Amino acid sequence: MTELLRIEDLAVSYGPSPAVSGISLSVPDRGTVALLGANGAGKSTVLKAIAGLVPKSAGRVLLAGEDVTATDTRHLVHAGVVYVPEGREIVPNLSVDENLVLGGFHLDGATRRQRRDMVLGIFTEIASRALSPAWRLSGGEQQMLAIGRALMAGPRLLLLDEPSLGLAPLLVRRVFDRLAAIRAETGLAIVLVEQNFRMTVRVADTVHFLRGGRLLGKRDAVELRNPAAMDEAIAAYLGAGASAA
Ligand SMILES: Nc1ncnc2c1ncn2[C@@H]1O[C@H](COP(=O)(O)OP(=O)(O)OP(=O)(O)O)[C@@H](O)[C@H]1O
Repeated sequence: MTELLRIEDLAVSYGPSPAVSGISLSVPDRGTVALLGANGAGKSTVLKAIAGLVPKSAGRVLLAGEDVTATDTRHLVHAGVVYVPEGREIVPNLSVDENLVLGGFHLDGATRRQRRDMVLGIFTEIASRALSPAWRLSGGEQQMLAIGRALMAGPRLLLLDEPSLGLAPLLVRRVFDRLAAIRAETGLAIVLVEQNFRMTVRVADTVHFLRGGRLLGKRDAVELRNPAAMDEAIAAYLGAGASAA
C-alpha cells in the first residue's frame, strides 16, 4: 500500500523537557492508525504536531513524500490534512448547515453542496436537523457534526482527537460505525487518538501504544479484537493499572 503520511523521529516540547520524542510512524493511503495511551501520554500532541498546531523541536513529517514539517496549518488543510479537536468545537449558535459551510468556506457553491450532501448521507442522524442550532444536538450528534465539518474540506488525512470523549456507550458505537462508513465511502486515511480501546480496534488497522511521550510498540488491530490479546497488550505497553475502556 502507498504511504500517505510518514513521521520520522518527531519531538515536541512545551517547556524544558519534551512532551513527546522519538515518534516515528507511517500511515498508508486509506489506512486507519490509532494512538492509544493514558492521559498525558502525548497522543494529542502528536496529532497537533502533524496538523501544524504546535512547533516541532525535532523530526520530519512527510505527506505523500513531500516534506511538510514546516508547513502551516492553513496550507496543510489545503493539502488535505484536517484536525478534529477533542471537545468538538462546533459553533453552538450556528445551524448544522452553517457549521458545515464553515468547513467548506473555500469551496465553490456546487462542490460545497455536493460535499454537504455526502456528509449528510453518512451522518443521517443530523440530516433532518440541518436547520437546527448545533447546541440542540446531542453530544454524539455534535461529534458527528464536527467530523462532518472536517469532511467538508475533502481531506486525505483526518486527524481525530478522542471522538468518544464524554459520549454514552450507545453514541460512541454510532460515531464509530459512521467512521467505518466514512472510511469505506471516502477512502481517506485516519489517525485516531482514543482512550476507548475496544471501539478503536473495531475501526483501526494498526494500533500504536504511547507512554510518557514515547511510542512503545505497535500491534495489528485485528489481533487485538481478541479480548485476551488486548488485555495482554495493555499490560505490556500501558502497565498493570490500565484497562480496556
Ligand atoms: N499547551 C501545553 N502546554 C504545556 N504542556 C502541555 C500542553 N499541552 C500538553 N502538555 C503536556 O504534554 C504532555 C502530553 O499531553 P497530551 O495532551 O499530548 O497527552 P494526551 O495523551 O493527549 O492526553 P489526554 O488523553 O489527557 O488528552 C502532558 O504532560 C501535558 O501536560
